[in-house]
Amino acid sequence: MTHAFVEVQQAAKRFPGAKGEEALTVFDNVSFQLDKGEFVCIIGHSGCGKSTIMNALAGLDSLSDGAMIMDGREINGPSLERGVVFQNYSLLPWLTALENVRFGVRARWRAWDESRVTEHSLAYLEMVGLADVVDRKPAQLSGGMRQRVSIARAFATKPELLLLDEPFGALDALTRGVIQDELIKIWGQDRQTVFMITHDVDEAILLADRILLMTNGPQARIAEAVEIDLPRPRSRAEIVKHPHYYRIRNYLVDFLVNRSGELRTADLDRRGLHYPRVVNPVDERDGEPDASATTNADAPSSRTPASKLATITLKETHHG
Ligand SMILES: Nc1ncnc2c1ncn2[C@@H]1O[C@H](COP(=O)(O)OP(=O)(O)OP(=O)(O)O)[C@@H](O)[C@H]1O
Repeated sequence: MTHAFVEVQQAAKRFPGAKGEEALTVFDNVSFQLDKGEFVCIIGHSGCGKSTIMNALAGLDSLSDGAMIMDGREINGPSLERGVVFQNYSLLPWLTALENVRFGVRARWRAWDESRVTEHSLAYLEMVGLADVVDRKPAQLSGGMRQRVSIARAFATKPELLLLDEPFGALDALTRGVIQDELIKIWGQDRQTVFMITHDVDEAILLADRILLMTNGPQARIAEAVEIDLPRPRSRAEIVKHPHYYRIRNYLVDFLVNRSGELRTADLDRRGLHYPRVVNPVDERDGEPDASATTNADAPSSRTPASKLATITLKETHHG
């Protein structure tokens, strides 16, 4: 059996309760996969545990149960193979934009001489439109520029997995749009595997191959994996004209508004894992899932194009 690039298996996170209070199970039985080169977004209401999942993938936090495996090895600490971009930029304030990127690149390729490190770093700063300000320190850059430096630094080190935690959350809509375009360009070139948290459904549709929908916490689960098969390359201006765009968008909004409080998903698969139900909103009728859709098509190495799912019987369970 072949395995996905990243496998999250029955992950759970519990925090001990404060004095006299019960422990908090943020999420449990969360299983999903990321294929190599895939761009996956995760959406869910505040507090359902998205950042906790991401921190565990980054190796910055541990799980209470379950496992996260990347390329056959269990994740149990930070690694240069996993790059993280947070909402708050996390640049080193005493270094210039170029030095911030160089810092990561030098750590990644220790054998490279200084000029190669600089050349490589500059290329990525150029890709995010910062060629003219590479000698400025973070305090001399706007919020949007700082976030671009963070993105350039993360992509420049070419990690196997990029983890983006609401990277555009603090930016105004215009800047956000410009950086989204830059992200598409840079990802189109390198095709790294990306896992991104966002609250913005339009952003998720623009960027993702799949969108994971998380139910509300506590005891949150990933209920559905929504396939976004809009053609690439995508642009913000063109994508909204695609006939499927609003089908997908309405489906996502409906989940967030009406369905995220319940778990409408599948039984455990034959290995006892709870994988999200694979959905292609374009195949759904009148907002209701196509009853012929699959339950566990997200299970290891068995993700099946929605068009081929018609023969697999859906066995749904409803959780309160
Ligand atoms: N160290 C901690 N101790 C106790 N509870 C915690 C701790 N860290 C996070 N939590 C709780 O875990 C839950 C999930 O937090 P998390 O930040 O992962 O959610 P999120 O989905 O990323 O939210 P948001 O969208 O608002 O960023 C929240 O209820 C939060 O209060």
